[in-house]
Parts: sequence; structure tokens; C-alpha cells
Amino acid sequence: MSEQLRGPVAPPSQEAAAAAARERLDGLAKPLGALGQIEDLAAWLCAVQGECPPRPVDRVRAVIFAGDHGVTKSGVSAYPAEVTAAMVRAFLAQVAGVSVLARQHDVAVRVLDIAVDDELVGVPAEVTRYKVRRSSGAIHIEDALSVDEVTMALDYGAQIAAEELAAGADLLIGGDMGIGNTTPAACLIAASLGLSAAEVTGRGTGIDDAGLMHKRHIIEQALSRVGDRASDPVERLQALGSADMAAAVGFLIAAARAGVPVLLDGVISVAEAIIADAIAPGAAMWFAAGHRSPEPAQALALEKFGLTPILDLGLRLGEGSGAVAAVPIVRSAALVLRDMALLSDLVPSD
Ligand SMILES: Cc1cc2ncn([C@H]3O[C@H](COP(=O)(O)O)[C@@H](O)[C@H]3O)c2cc1C
Ligand SMILES: O=C(O)c1cccnc1
Repeated sequence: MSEQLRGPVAPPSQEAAAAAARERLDGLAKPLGALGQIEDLAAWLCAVQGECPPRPVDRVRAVIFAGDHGVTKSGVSAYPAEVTAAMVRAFLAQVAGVSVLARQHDVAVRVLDIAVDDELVGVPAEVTRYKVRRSSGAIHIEDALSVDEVTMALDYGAQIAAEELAAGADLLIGGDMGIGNTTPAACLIAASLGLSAAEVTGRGTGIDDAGLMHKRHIIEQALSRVGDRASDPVERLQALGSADMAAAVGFLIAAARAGVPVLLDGVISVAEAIIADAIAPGAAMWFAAGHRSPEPAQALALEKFGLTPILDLGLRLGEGSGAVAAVPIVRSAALVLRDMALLSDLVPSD
């Protein structure tokens, strides 16, 4: 893989901005701490921007990484793989869940075909393709990707981030579309954090109890198939991930290296963030958590990062929707620090 992706990411060296943020927050016209988590977000924005007060978070861009997953054929999802390509059409027509939220919150959305199985159902010609392959490997019986494919996907992701940054972005979001993708996401989180299949398996699109047992078994099979090879993060991604997830990892690392903050979404996004931070230690300093997903692996991974999600609405849609729904709160965090009066200006002390 391109060498600029691997290796540590310099932490925000903007401690002065973070300290200034804390001081200003404490001085605003409110009781100490009264803006709760919005205060933490405001301090994070100052740290990642290196400025206090922070610049407004006007330009928010989301990229949806679409791809199919061979493991879906083994019955790990409540929906068939054909839905992936159908949803790509919905993103293009701007009628998907994330499209509606993005329109409301003025977020630009781009959908990219990384590994959609377009033999199953054709995807429209107008979709942007960064095609690595048609569907990733069935991870319980084979690697998701070859060595060349994981490199290609990571590099595509970095290129996609560069395109988004060139368009102008104060905040980036990575979204996912791919029936079956909560299975590789759970595998990546389990392998990264040393968790068991039982701890990470969730219901995804809504499988029943029997489906959950089966999915847990498939995840167990994938984890034991890969064994110690999972200790290297790129190999973890190659063996247990997918092309679309690898591209999203490249995207996250490139955003962090460029010093642009990212709002994470659900279990897929957080699994990608764990791998990104393992490949490029320190990348997570640029990440905030948009929401808490009911997928158990997501909450466990957020805990490991020490990230408190902004929203906790039981959203389990993916597509970047939970992050997009949290955008107004991030914007508020910047604005209160910029525009609120200081208490000392209102109540002069003698
Ligand atoms: C209509 C529809 C739209 C979606 N949009 C996102 N997902 C989400 O659900 C899938 C993951 O869950 P699982 O692992 O259980 O398949 C992914 O496609 C994810 O993006 C959707 C799922 C469906 C059915
Ligand atoms: O956590 C998520 O983002 C999620 C959960 C279920 C299905 N798709 C996505």
C-alpha cells in the first residue's frame, strides 16, 4: 500500500487551542459545564482546527462506500444482496434515508461503487466507480481480498478523500451500503479488540434469534479461519473486511493526515476507524462519534476509543445516516463558542 497511509499520524499539536477553548467555555454566559457534551465537542473542534473559537462547520461532505459481501450468501442478513445495488440507485436519486437527512442538514453526498455485485442487479452508468472487484470474498471460508486488492482499495480511499478535500470540507463522513456488512464489521472489531463472536454479533437489519445464532457461528468461523494473521491491521482488513471497508479506511487515514475532522457513523464506520487507527496510530484524534448503534460491537469499539456518541436514538440504518443526523449538534458546538457572550461582559465585577 502507498507508504503515506501507514505509520503514525501526528496528534493535534494544538493544545493551546484546546486549552483556550476550555477557558472560553468556562467564561461563557452560562453555569459552568451547562452545555454538557456540546462543550466537549467545541473543545475537540478547536483542537482539530488549531483555532479558538473554531471556524463554523459549514461544508460537510459524506461519501457512501458501496459493496457486496460474499458472506451474505450464507444467510447473515435479513435482506438479499440485490438490495445493495437498488440502494445505490436510491442514493443517486437522492431518496435514501441518508439523502433526506443530508438535504435537511445541507450535507453533500456522493455514492461510490467499490465492490457492488453488478452482475446480480445492474448499477446505473452514472455511478462513480472505484471498482476493486465484484463483491468481496466470503470471509468465513476465504479472504475478503487479495494483497493487491486491499492495497488498491486503501489507495482509492485516500484518493477519494483528496477529492472531497479539494471540493472544500470542514467535516467528512464515511457512510456504508452493502447487505451483510455488519458481519465483517463485527469480525474486524472482534479481531482488533480481542473480543469473542458472542460479544460482537448483532442483529444488523433485524435477523431473528435463530439468525443471530447462525451469524455468531459464521463470525466464529471467520475469526478462527484467520487466527493469528489478524494481528496485522492491513492483513485483518484483507482477510476479514471488504473492498468497500478498505477504501473507507484509506479515506479515514487520509482525512486524519490532512487534519480534517471526521464524524463516525455506526458499526461499519467504527470498525473502519479502529483499523485506520491501528494502521496509522493517532488517526482517531480526528474522529468524533455521531451516534450509538444498537450493534454491540459498535458500543464496545467506541468505549475503546473513549468516544461518547452525540446521538443515541436507536438508529441502525448505516449509510452515514447517524453521523449526518448529528451534524447540527457539531455546528452548534462551533457557533456557541464563537457567538455566545462572556458572563463577565454581562455581569461586570468591580
Ligand atoms: C433497504 C435497506 C437499506 C439500507 N441502508 C443501509 N442498510 C444497512 O444494512 C446493511 C447491513 O445490515 P446486515 O449486515 O444485516 O445486512 C447494510 O447494507 C447497511 O448499509 C440497509 C439495509 C436495507 C435492507
Ligand atoms: O450500526 C450500523 O450502522 C448498522 C446497523 C444495522 C444495519 N446497518 C448498519
